[in-house]
Amino acid sequence: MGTFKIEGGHQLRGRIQPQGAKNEALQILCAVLLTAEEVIINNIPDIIDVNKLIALLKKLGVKVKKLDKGSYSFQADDVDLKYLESAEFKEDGKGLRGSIMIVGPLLGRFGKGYIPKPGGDKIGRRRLDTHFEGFINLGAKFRYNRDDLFYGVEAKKLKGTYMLLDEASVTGTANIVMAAVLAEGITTIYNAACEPYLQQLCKMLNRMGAKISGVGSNLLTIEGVDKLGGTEHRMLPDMIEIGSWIGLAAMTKSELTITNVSWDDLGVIPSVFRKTGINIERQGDDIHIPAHINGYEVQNYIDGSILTISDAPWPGFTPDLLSIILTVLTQARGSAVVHQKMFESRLFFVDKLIDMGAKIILCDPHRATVIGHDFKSTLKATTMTSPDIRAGVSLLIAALSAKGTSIIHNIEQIDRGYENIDERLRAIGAKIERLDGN
Ligand SMILES: CC(=O)N[C@H]1[C@@H](OP(=O)(O)OP(=O)(O)OC[C@H]2O[C@@H](n3ccc(=O)[nH]c3=O)[C@H](O)[C@@H]2O)O[C@H](CO)[C@@H](O)[C@@H]1O
Ligand SMILES: C=C(OP(=O)(O)O)C(=O)O
Repeated sequence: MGTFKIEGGHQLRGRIQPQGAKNEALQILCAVLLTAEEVIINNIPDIIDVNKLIALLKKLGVKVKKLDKGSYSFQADDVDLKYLESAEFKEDGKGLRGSIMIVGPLLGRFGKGYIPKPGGDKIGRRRLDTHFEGFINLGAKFRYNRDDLFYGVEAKKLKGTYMLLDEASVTGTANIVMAAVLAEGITTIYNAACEPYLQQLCKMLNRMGAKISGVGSNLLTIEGVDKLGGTEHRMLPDMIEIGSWIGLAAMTKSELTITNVSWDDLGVIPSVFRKTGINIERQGDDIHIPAHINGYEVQNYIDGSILTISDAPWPGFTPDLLSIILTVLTQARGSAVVHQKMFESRLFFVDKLIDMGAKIILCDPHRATVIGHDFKSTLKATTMTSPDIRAGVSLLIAALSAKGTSIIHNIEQIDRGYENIDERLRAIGAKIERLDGN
């Protein structure tokens, strides 16, 4: 288990460039399985989850060449489907959530796709029904082995159809889209997820020769084609990292510039952070956060009632930033309710913030009321363990704002989604150390 030692209470200053988007990368990497031609991908973050997926693709026979930092060439012209039946695959496939998205492209191109129950954050139930119902709609036969939690779909040729998803699942929509691009006829997906990750995937697939319309909406129409060709793709900056750095700037009263953020792809993220009182300035394609020397004040609704910040499928506010928002609110002037609607175990980390002195009432597993300190009382340093990726970064931000030295264990949870976080934070003045042996 890796550990960070953090000396908090220092102001940071400078410029920070967000990495390529983790959740986009996981979709885009799976899409290389859809063609025998070369696909070049740029701005790939160097993080545990992405590296695990690249290793899995290699074992599937995909030729992978590193061209430069963050740039790779992939060629899936000799895919080894036998690997899918190996004991090794049952282990590798479990290692991350994103591995689920190899199923759609394999099913579409080779007529079969298998996956062990994938990993990812333990943040409550994470069902896969939407994925498999989608494949079944396209004509696939489904089987599930309850003993070893192994899923499989097979079909000689998928057939396009109309489907209404039971929920706008992000990875589910990506999976179904990647299967449908090579199906016979037209597939219409209603209640599709439409996060920028998916928009990027659809744009890439169209460049490869797919015919997808409705990109960016919740109604996708896909006209199947016989085959796809090669392309080049660049990942957007990671919007969850951008939100994390906004929270970091506010909590440490630091002046930070987050560079090249692709503003137009951030949706409601800047305005939701503004509701907590944070001053976010647009400078070209950068976000500038001035030092909040006098703190920040939560906005109420027009009628004076208390602010609630909740998640929703895009274009709503992403659930992946609610832990950061909640942490930011612990030092705001005023109170707010955080309502995590999607995941039922993602707010339990507030116990650690409470240990640090934050005023939070966990009303139920989905809702927390936060009463901000307005920096009249700083958080106290402590020792903690990172339960999941976003809670981990939230605790890291809390530790950087707290007086004294904090220890965070299980930092693999952070490393799976944030590239070289300690070095990048040190570059803007943070006192953070990765303890020896990790
Ligand atoms: C690898 C990856 O891309 N992971 C992201 C992806 O996970 P993932 O694709 O696994 O998440 P889903 O979109 O399938 O759904 C996440 C959870 O939200 C619930 N749900 C979903 C849709 C809906 O309309 N209502 C609803 O309640 C689901 O039941 C599930 O429990 O999307 C999640 C939701 O943005 C993010 O937290 C994850 O970081
Ligand atoms: C929940 C997340 O990741 P994963 O789906 O990979 O567990 C996340 O990125 O916040």
